[in-house]
Amino acid sequence: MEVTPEATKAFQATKTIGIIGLGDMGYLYARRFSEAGWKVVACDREDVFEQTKETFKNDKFQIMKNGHFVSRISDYIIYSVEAENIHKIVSLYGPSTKLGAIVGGQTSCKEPEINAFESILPDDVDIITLHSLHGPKISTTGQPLVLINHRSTGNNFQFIQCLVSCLKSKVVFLSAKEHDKITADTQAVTHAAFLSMGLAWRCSDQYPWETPKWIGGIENAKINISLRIFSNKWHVYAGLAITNPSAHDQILQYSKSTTALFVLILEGKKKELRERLLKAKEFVFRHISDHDLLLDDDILQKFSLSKDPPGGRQPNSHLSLLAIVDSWYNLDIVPYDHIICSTPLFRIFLGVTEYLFCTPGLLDECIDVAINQDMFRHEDLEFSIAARNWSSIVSFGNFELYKQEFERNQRFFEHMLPEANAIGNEMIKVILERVSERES
Ligand SMILES: NC(=O)C1=CN([C@@H]2O[C@H](COP(=O)(O)OP(=O)(O)OC[C@H]3O[C@@H](n4cnc5c(N)ncnc54)[C@H](OP(=O)(O)O)[C@@H]3O)[C@@H](O)[C@H]2O)C=CC1
Ligand SMILES: O=C(O)C(=O)Cc1ccc(O)cc1
Repeated sequence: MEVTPEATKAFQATKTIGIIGLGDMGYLYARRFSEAGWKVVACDREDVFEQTKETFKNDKFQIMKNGHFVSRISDYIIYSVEAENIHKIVSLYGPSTKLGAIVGGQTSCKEPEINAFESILPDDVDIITLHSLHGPKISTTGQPLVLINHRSTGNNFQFIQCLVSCLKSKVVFLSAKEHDKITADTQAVTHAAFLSMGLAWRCSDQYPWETPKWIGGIENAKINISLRIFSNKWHVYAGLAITNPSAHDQILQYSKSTTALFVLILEGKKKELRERLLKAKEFVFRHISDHDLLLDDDILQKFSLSKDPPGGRQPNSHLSLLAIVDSWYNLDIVPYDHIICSTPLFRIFLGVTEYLFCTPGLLDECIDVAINQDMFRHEDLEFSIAARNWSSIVSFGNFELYKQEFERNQRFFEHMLPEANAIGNEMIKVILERVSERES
């Protein structure tokens, strides 16, 4: 049951791939599979059928009117739709699934997706689902792709492995449960941190690239990633966090750690703060020496949105980075254990945090700034409130409030999003090159 060019060719001769939802990720898959020689049929919402045909008229896949037409002729059907609507959309088209076909989905949390498949589809339908752990604008090569062989028969799992081989991703085999736990530990809490930075900047009415406080490589990484998230669609982040119960606990802990550390800062309890952080550092970074740090401030210095020439690193209390290490410690998570199953943003967040904690003298400088200077108190207060705010929205499962808050922030940063994305892409490219160098 190997993945060979011969096996792939044999499957290509008989199998049709169906994609429901031609948004960013659905289109990525439809394009790549059809370019690799697979027969692909796809649809978006029926009410935009004519427009969809026009948009993709130069692509090699065929546009169908709706998910029924896709489902009835496809041997593998991928639902690439908003997580919030997965049950509704599977209910709609599931009964048209071809006898003996396989279904899967691209949603970022697998429990609700698999529940929908199991409760709606007949037993003759296999369930093999997947999740590309990166956004649509990143090269699929070498990025993790999770495959979940939930229930399958015959050579169906070999078929799906042959199909995805054209993406050249690093395939990681997990159960749905393992997937949801790991992505809560990695993605959900990473997003919570960058979303909180964005919200805190908006609430203190500042554009960080205009303020001399946020200068240097670490600050560039924070700003570029935060804006990158706000340039994406709200439902991607809302779905990922709200539909995953483990993510609620992680995001709540992040908020608790943020508040607890900020209170120690306000109370001037330097010794207590330092001891708490060193304990967490020992737990998270015990295997890291300062020789093999993933990132350093100098490398990230040039990726600035500021009009001024790049400047050296400025001291900062880095509450957002202190809090993530404190959270990992409290949740008993060693983030390096998840690296084979991590997204680019998570690796950057980990790289920047590792730099702060493992560069000699830097953590002490940061503690010193936090306790002895009040220049970041206002921002740190806003950051604590923002982290609590996202945590509450996620725990209440309130998609509408999430959307409102996210889009309000999106509007605040709107004028800078294209430039931030361009610079962010360059920055991510450099960082990912360093990651693969280190791995090899
Ligand atoms: N973007 C990312 O970085 C990643 C996203 N994911 C996940 O993948 C899934 C897709 O995400 P993404 O492509 O970014 O989101 P998009 O919003 O770009 O794509 C979803 C598409 O599905 C369409 N759709 C909605 N209802 C139907 C329907 N009944 N029939 C056919 N099409 C329908 C939507 O139309 P309309 O917009 O009109 O509702 C939209 O075009 C999500 O679950 C997301 O969480 C996973 C990995 C990365
Ligand atoms: O890298 C990230 O965390 C992203 O923001 C892109 C992303 C979003 C949702 C996913 O399910 C997977 C990747």
